[in-house]
Amino acid sequence: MTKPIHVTSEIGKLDVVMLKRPGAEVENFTPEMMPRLLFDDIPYLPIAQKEHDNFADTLRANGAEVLYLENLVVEALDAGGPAVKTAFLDKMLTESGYAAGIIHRELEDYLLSMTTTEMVIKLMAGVRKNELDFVPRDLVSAAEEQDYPFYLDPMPNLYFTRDPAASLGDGLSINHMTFPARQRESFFMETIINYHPRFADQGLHVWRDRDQPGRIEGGDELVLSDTVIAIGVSERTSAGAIEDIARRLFERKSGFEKVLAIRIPHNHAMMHLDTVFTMINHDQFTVHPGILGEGGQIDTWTITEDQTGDLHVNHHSDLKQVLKDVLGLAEIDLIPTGGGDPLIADREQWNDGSNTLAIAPGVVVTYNRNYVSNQVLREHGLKVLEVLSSELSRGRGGPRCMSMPLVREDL
Ligand SMILES: NC(=[NH2+])NCCC[C@H](N)C(=O)O
Repeated sequence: MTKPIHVTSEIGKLDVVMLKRPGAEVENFTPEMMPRLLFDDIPYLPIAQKEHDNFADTLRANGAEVLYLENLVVEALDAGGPAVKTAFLDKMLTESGYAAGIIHRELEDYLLSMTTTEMVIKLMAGVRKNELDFVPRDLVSAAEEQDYPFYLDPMPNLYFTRDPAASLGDGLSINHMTFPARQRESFFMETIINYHPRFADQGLHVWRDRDQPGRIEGGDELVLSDTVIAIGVSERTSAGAIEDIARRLFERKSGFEKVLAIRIPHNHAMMHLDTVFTMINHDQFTVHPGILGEGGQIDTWTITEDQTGDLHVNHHSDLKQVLKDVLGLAEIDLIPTGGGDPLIADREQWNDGSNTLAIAPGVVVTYNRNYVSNQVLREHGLKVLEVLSSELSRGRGGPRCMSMPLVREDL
């Protein structure tokens, strides 16, 4: 029986995927808050939703079952019962800065007066101060945040379901995320795994949970094969966390025997490995030429376990060669974003031209706006399914970022 989470590749036919339809959270903020919320603009919600529905329809039309994060959280809380719901809210408020006190109590009363669906949608969208009719007289409100409009910040990045957790084999990592704007997001996934009837008590492994100190995000975690995982050393994922998860995967006999760490530039445009590099077929990859030095050089390290159980780390710098070695292939095709033209590559990478979602070997979903890269992919023999992208791209994430595969067919 296939487990409810089962992912042994980046490219096996996509059977079940989790998405989050953008809601009020993607426009419930001011331009001033954008950098902190990791957005570059404020999307126009009705169009963002239309585009997202187009994305979901494309996945369904190609045989994937689409589950929505917001529904799964509600179903998990309802299955858990009132005590679970209260404990969930308590922890969410604590992680939002209200461990105790009058605001904690006021928010708790306000949110518990709602149905579970309303509460979950509200937590995601954010709670403004003017929603509650009481005057906060605590020190933080009086001394530091008198002009700040929110008690609970919105979570606009939730539609990038790729990042808070990553499916790896018959389990997942539930991630300790880098920036405060996203840290609460992975608590939703933890709740689903613990209480949703589809996932709880199904023998799924949490290889690494969100309470671990090192930072890691799913955009950096790529399942290259049933034995090899690639992880970006990036703005969002620390080398220490990579060693930690490698150790856990090896010790717990996950099936993964090798981790390939790939160091990429640490900046907002390339926040995760999957913004510059994705696997799209047995032997084909997209790569942003901007991350490669002369002759395709980039720092990579293979991590394996030696006989004594210690980690063994080996440095390499030829990406093509190291991929051939870890996958046992004679040749591979690295397809440059924007066809290699540096200006087009930078422009299309900015709008996630390298962030390609494979839904079967050689079949990819991409943003329609990256027409040069899409054409190049077609010339390399891929089947390219384009989706609408004017508003969704404002959050700096593409089809891979917006999807968390839960089940893929084995190759
Ligand atoms: N897997 C990805 N590349 N996700 C993109 C996430 C974008 C989001 N605005 C962030 O900065 O976190």
